[in-house]
Amino acid sequence: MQEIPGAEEEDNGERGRRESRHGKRTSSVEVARGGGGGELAQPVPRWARKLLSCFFVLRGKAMLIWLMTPGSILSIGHIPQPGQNDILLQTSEAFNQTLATSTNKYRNCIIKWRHPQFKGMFKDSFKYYKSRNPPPDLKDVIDLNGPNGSKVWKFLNEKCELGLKPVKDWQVYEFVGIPGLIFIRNPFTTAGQRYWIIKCLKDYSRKPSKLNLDAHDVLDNIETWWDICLTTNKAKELLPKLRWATLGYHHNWDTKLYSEVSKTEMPTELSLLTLYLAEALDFVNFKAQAAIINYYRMNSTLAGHTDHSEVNVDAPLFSISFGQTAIFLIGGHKQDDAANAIYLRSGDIVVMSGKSRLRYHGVPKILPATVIPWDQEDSNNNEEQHCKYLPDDWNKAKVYISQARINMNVRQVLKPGQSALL
Ligand SMILES: O=C(O)CCC(=O)C(=O)O
Ligand SMILES: [Fe+2]
Repeated sequence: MQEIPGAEEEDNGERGRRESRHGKRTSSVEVARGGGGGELAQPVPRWARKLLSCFFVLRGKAMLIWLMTPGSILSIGHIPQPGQNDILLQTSEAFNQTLATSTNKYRNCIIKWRHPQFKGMFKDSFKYYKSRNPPPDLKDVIDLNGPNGSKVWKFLNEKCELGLKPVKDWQVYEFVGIPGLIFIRNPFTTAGQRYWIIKCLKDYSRKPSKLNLDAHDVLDNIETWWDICLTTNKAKELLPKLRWATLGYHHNWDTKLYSEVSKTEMPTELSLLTLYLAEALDFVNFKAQAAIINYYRMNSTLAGHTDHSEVNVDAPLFSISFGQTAIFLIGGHKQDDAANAIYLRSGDIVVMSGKSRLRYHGVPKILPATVIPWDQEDSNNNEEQHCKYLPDDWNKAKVYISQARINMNVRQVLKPGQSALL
């Protein structure tokens, strides 16, 4: 008898979890919790205790059988509609595995398994949590900050595919004295850094991008800079030669104008990344329409300039850096204004928005990185990590980035509602 209430308690805890969520069965939790403890303390006839004992022993099995029969918990949501079957299957599998412990698999199923027919159960859960006497067991309240929170919820807005840490972990600053100059300190995961470095080297350096190398006839039409560098002995000569690539509306360095006739598709993932950043920072309706990928060697510099070619200079400009450290110089609206020097390390993002959008800026120096975030143990590197790259690509990119810096500079060109340049 002693053991049974103990076992019962443990069972209650877990079952409480399921039942309160499934509503209808909350009442049985209440009976077990309220009635069970109290009544067992009363002197009861021996035959009644035996009966109770049998009841508790059999209850686990009986419940399993009951659960699998029509009209039970599985058939409350018994509407195996297309797409729901797998969920139901997983759920019954979890039930088969164990009744007493709530596996993550099971918990996930529950979260996903919502059906209108659960309506009636809400009020039972409501009553359960509302109750003052007895107070509800809060163990079952899903707490995102709790140890299992992130196992229960799938972090849909985390955008693991984009290689970013959850927004709640970002450190976002606005430069005192330069309104609109926003700095996000490396919000990327280690895998995210690798993913974007590889994107810049392998994908953004090939057609339809335009490259500084195009004018030098060093590549024929089918050759790509990255492939040649990897497969021939031209690497030493060719690796440092790539200086920039333009995507989307291609920046014309001579006229400093964009044109409808010099425009290709923006890469989806880059558009999504900057849209995500824009939304996180409350910039509405940002559209990535042009990008410059800057490739720096250790001795490269970028002269002071303003980015004013875009018709829309009210939209923010996103400047995302990877690899070795830059000294980024940001001045005023006139070339003669004083400047501030800021370190930009791998993963750091500068957003030039509002009044800072048209300030002079440049990169007078690249310094060896003192922290190497692209090679750190990744705490976010779990099975949820969707931002994938090939290890072989990384082995090569890693060598490049040990002596280089890459900056992805993304802009909106058109005004809101404008569909083309005039
Ligand atoms: O490399 C940087 O940090 C700045 C790049 C830049 O200013 C540009 O591409 O216009
Ligand atoms: Fe710039």
